[in-house]
Amino acid sequence: MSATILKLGGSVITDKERPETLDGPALERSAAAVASALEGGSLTDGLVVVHGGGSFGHHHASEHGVTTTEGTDEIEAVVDIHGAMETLNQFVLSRLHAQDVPAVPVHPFSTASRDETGALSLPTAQIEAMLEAGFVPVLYGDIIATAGAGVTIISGDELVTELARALGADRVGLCSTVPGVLDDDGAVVDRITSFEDVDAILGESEATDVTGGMAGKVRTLLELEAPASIFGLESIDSFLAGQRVGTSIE
Ligand SMILES: Nc1ncnc2c1ncn2[C@@H]1O[C@H](COP(=O)(O)OP(=O)(O)OP(=O)(O)O)[C@@H](O)[C@H]1O
Ligand SMILES: C=C(C)CCOP(=O)(O)O
Repeated sequence: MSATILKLGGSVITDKERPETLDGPALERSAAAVASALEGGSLTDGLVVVHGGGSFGHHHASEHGVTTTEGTDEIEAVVDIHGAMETLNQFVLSRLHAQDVPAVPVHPFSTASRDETGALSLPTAQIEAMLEAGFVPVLYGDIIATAGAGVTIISGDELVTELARALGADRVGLCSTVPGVLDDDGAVVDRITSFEDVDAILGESEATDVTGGMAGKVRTLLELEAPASIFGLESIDSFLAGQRVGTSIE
């Protein structure tokens, strides 16, 4: 199985400036692209969708001081962060269903965990079975139980990387609000092969973001064997059709 993995950035599908606000048109556009790629037959080995937190997850995580390394054992934090992400996941699923995409949820909080060193354990047998059955599994940035720290955040980007490794994914695409990684002149960088090449131009997200923004994204993707790309919503159809778009990270 060599599925394609698509991350819908939280910045794309939500209004990151306003707490718990969806960007409905952007989400519908994304769902339509997925539906037409499935119908067009360009994803014969299956598709896994992962979505980010946007103004649902990051806002609550930041309020409770929870990050990928700073944990909490307060139930209010768990309910606020996970609850908001489940709500966003429901929106994503319903927009995909409206386009006849056979999307099914996979809740990272119920399946994944970290050990004392922060190492991630993410079972994928159920995801492989879902793909075999023709479903489109939909995961999302979430909280996960972490030995000695209560719960910490797992970003959609970390899920993408782990899934790509475990499933032997063919291609990985991160759809964000920018057409790719931008250089100092605002031009899209075509290809990144080492973090040092782009360290100086990579910043954090402009909105509330507890998982490291663009720099975190590039660092995570560089660890991958599968070719990855970062692109904007205008290129989502081309990416799903197998074309090279935005910035390639190899
Ligand atoms: N050199 C750069 N090129 C492009 N974007 C950059 C750069 N430096 C910083 N950024 C910021 O990174 C943002 C993308 O990261 P962000 O984490 O917000 O994306 P996302 O994955 O869409 O959202 P989320 O993390 O909520 O899922 C851009 O909107 C931009 O503000
Ligand atoms: C903040 C939470 C809960 C999820 C973060 O996922 P990301 O938006 O992919 O970084």
